[in-house]
Amino acid sequence: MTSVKSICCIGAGYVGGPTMAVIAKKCPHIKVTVVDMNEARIAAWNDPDTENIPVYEPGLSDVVAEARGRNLFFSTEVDDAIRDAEMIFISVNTPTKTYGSGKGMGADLKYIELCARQIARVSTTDKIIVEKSTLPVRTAEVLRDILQNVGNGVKFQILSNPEFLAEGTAVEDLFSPDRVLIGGDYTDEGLKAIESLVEVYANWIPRERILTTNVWSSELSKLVANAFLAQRISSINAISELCEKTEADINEVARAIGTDSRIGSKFLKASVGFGGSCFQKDILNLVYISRSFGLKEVADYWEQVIIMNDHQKRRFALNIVRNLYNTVSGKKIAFLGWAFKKDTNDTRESAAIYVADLLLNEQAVVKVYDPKVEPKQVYADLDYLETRQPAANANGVACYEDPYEACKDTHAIAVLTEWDEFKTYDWQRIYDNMLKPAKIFDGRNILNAAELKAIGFQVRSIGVTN
Ligand SMILES: NC(=O)c1ccc[n+]([C@@H]2O[C@H](COP(=O)([O-])OP(=O)(O)OC[C@H]3O[C@@H](n4cnc5c(N)ncnc54)[C@H](O)[C@@H]3O)[C@@H](O)[C@H]2O)c1
Ligand SMILES: O=c1ccn([C@@H]2O[C@H](COP(=O)(O)OP(=O)(O)O[C@H]3O[C@H](CO)[C@@H](O)[C@H](O)[C@H]3O)[C@@H](O)[C@H]2O)c(=O)[nH]1
Repeated sequence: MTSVKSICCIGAGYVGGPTMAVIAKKCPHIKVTVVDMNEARIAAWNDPDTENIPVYEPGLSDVVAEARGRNLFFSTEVDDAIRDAEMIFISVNTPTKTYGSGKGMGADLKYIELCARQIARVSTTDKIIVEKSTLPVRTAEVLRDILQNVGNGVKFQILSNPEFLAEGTAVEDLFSPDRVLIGGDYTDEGLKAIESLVEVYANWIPRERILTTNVWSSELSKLVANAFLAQRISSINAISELCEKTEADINEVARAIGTDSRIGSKFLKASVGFGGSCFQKDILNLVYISRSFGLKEVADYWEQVIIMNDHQKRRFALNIVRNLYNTVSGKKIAFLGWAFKKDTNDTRESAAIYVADLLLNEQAVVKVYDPKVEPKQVYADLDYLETRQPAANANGVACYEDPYEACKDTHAIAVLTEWDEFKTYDWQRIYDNMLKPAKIFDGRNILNAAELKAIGFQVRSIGVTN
């Protein structure tokens, strides 16, 4: 078997970009071409100043600077890149369907299908196709059906290689993953394809951390991993509400249970609710698949994780309204953070969007500061909900480059993202410039409540009785 020398990745997004940049860095002998139909995105990946690449991830611009132009290329010439590659990763978006059957639940596979048809149409040599996108279990069957029936007689092997990186730590996660998962057919050809991909990763990842399975286990494991992670957050958030009634402290409870090695301490941070492009979408997908097989109890069990998360976001927003004497009409509320977690500029499904939406319904004025999110993204996120006219969102929300300006003259501050810099602010200065009583709703439990109270703030944390 010959080693792979040229890789193409379709989709230059949050996964395709960083993943391929790291493969290119770690495998200088492999030519890696990342293609996308979005010209602006490709232009940004090719920006001479790597600080301007379209995905903000700590350490990523250095990786791109090292490999780009050497063996890493970004291009809109999708056909050429497909034709030249021996191995093609499909890393396009697989959002929740917004129309037709499965609306609001199932995965929309139209971008995946388009990729398969394009690959089948232009390929003139045998290729290994790697599912990098998160897909419903048995999608490889769909790909195979299209590739075998539309193609020019060339042979395709299909692998599933889901990505487990988390945003904000993408580079770290790609350099040193807990595991890499590769699923393929247990035929001679399938096993050869699996080994080709194992060989790519083995350039920097110990072989014992590269797991191989059948293709269906691999596809399903990705959905299950996200469901388990999100389930922990919904579980701790459910208990946070009980803590608020009982004088138990959720931080103490999390520490107490997390020291049990069978439970473990990670992903037990109570919050305003999880966001991000993956958890909700992938659980809905799992629920939809289970339901489509008639597994009602299984579907209902996992759906509860989403129901609890929606409740947590709403509960946080309503708590602000209640504490501001049941009316926030015309009141200014500062949002510290808009991204769905720290160290990323990604806002997809961020809790901030839903909290803002509810407060805008109550006619509050929302003043947003986020160190990495552009104002136009904030408005786009709210407009996407179609709750009100864009002009009303523009009227109700103001974005600031300076956190002190965002907090000035407000009735309350809500912490929506756990950016480290929020902990380092001059909180006395912020207090002095606010309306009194000055209130803080810490949706991430990152601020020192005792210090803030000593300054004079009224502080509401998640899962703590006030
Ligand atoms: N974001 C994450 O942290 C993360 C982590 C693990 C897995 N995933 C999964 O990876 C996949 C990609 O996620 P993402 O966050 O990178 O999405 P994204 O929206 O950031 O990027 C997808 C890109 O694919 C491009 N694209 C779509 N169809 C195309 C086509 N036919 N030809 C060329 N380009 C095309 C789009 O223009 C877009 O730039 C999804 O299935 C997601 O569930 C995401
Ligand atoms: O204890 C916790 C941990 C996380 N969160 C929130 O949960 C969301 C998701 O966080 P995280 O999982 O760290 O980021 P993602 O980038 O969404 O990564 C998840 O989704 C990816 C896409 O599928 C997977 O690849 C990753 O393994 C999986 O962690 C964010 O809003 C976090 O603030 C909490 O509220 N409490």
